[in-house]
Amino acid sequence: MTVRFTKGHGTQNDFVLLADTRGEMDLTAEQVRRLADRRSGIGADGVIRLAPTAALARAGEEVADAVLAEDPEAIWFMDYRNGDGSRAEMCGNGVRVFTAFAEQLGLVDLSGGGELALGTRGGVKRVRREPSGWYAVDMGPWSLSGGPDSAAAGADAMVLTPGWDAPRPGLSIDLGNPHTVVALSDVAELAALDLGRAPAVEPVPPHGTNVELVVPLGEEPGPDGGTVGRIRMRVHERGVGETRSCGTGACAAALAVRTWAAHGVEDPHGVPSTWFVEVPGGEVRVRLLHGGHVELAGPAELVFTGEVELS
Ligand SMILES: N[C@@H](CCC[C@H](N)C(=O)O)C(=O)O
Repeated sequence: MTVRFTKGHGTQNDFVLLADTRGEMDLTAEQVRRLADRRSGIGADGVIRLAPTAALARAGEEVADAVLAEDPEAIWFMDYRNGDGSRAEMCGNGVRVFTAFAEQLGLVDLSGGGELALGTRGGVKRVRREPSGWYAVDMGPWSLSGGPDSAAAGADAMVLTPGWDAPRPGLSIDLGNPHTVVALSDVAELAALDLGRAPAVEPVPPHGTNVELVVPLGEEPGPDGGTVGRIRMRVHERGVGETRSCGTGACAAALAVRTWAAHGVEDPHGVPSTWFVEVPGGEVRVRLLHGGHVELAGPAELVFTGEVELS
């Protein structure tokens, strides 16, 4: 079977996008691996199928029923797969690229300042387009996987990357998908890291984890007069390997650095709520919203389209 695809990326976290507007495509893990293969396929970190939420519900994806119960307007679903064929709950860069794809297909129009409610395995996400062209996504609520005590301790896991003599402390953050964030003290060490293999995390997370290595770069005046924070990050993604950006990872990085900064200071309100996260593929913005939600903003690019054999 030949299918049309679009190749897109968000800060160089790249995806093969498939428009399955009737919800008829039965995408197997093997097909995903072939599409994502950088030598024998199109090449991408992940594959995103755009399908009607109702079709996924009919196919027995329980989360699709939950999405429609949460918001009946979430008629389109982002069926995200990692390059190794596994399903993940969420992909922050993917949500932005999915939205640009849905706009290109004429399924949604955000030009008048509207919002898209889209279904994901991590629940309904709302997306708007900013005047700059960046997409801003309400990623919903986040939590410390180790519970509130891990904020005081600053860590709930130990992480060892190739080349380190000893494991270092990490903080686990849940954004629908799992993350473990480790702080490094200088950018030269971050640049030299070997992320060719997955860092080892103890205790071993039951469903695996994405690992973010971060260097807090300090604070600076923000565009609206306040203070914003800046972080540099590299990431090793579950089901993919090292990628040039990870949206949920950028949120986890900002939330971990903010948690560390707020602990033990007299006035935690002075700690920035907005963070710019530099990744190898560009820069994204993370903002704390009211109600315990977090917002991710950044670019989304659609690069080319074509046809591929999907046997
Ligand atoms: N790159 C994504 C995250 C994709 C899923 C991740 N690899 C996982 O398995 O949780 C992002 O931009 O958030």
